[in-house]
Amino acid sequence: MQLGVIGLGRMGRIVVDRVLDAGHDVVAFDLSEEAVAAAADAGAEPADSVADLADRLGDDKRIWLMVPAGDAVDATLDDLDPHLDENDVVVDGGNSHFEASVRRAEACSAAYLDCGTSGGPAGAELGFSLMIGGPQWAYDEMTPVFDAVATGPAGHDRMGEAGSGHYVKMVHNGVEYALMQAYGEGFELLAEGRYDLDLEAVARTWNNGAVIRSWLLELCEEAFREEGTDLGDVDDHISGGSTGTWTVQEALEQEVPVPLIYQSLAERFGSRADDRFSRRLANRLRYGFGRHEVVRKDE
Ligand SMILES: NC(=O)C1=CN([C@@H]2O[C@H](COP(=O)(O)OP(=O)(O)OC[C@H]3O[C@@H](n4cnc5c(N)ncnc54)[C@H](O)[C@@H]3O)[C@@H](O)[C@H]2O)C=CC1
Ligand SMILES: O=C(CO)[C@H](O)[C@H](O)COP(=O)(O)O
Repeated sequence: MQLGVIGLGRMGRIVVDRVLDAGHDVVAFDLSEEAVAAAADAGAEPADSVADLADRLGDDKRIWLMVPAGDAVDATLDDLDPHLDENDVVVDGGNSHFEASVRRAEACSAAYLDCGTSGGPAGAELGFSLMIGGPQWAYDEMTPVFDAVATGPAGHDRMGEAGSGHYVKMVHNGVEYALMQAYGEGFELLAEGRYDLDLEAVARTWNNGAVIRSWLLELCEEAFREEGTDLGDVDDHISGGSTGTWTVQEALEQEVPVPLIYQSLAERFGSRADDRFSRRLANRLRYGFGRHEVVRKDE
């Protein structure tokens, strides 16, 4: 099969390499000329624009988008659409909002597959987990590519109609937030608690047979090994948050309680301000109702 890949960053480049390794052909485009040149060095055919990529693919185009979610997806589809027809297939492997994917699937001249991708840069060796929404025929047609990009045939499946792939990935990320929060709280108690513990040793022990072993816990072990058991100079600031926000918004709309996911999202937002107005007000209110001493900034 011949696959066009647009977006050759951390994730798109893995798609290129795994598809080439599986014996398929790749035509590659990115706004970054360096990224295109690097993909060409790896064996892909370079394209210098979206239109050039489409021309090089000929009939029955198979295209994988791995650009940042949002405007970049719409801009790429605007450029692609004049070159597409109903026999073509476009996969969006990024973290797009599921409603945007439904809208794009309706507008796109090709069959459109929304593909939630999990595994991060480690997927280069292991392969990804792929959650795919859209027409069955297009999923079947793309199966050789999904087999190559995923861990194998068991690493991908069609979740359902348009939007369902990105919907499942959105919830996956909400679960990811809550798991990270739970590991964080447990290790914080161990770090602050009554024993002088080597947290790398704790994580390693847990990773060998414990009920709570997981890849995220292996990454905890790696973090303690590389940064030190006190995490060295790693700041208490957590970036990101869009997929977790979408998960909570959807849960509110569906009236499904997700307190752990919400709490972990709130912790992220809280981590970005070290001078919280709510805490300052609570500090002052304790004086109001109980004449408890106000802690002042210069104390
Ligand atoms: N990094 C990760 O662990 C994961 C990322 N994702 C999602 O995958 C998508 C890509 O993420 P990364 O590869 O990490 O991002 P990245 O920032 O490493 O790469 C994005 C690439 O897209 C290119 N690009 C941007 N706009 C473009 C356009 N209009 N046309 C062509 N190329 C364009 C950039 O030059 C860059 O090379 C995002 O939606 C992200 O949320 C999903 C799962 C895991
Ligand atoms: O999808 C992912 C992992 O599964 C990406 O790493 C994503 O960026 C994580 O979300 P956030 O940026 O909100 O932490």
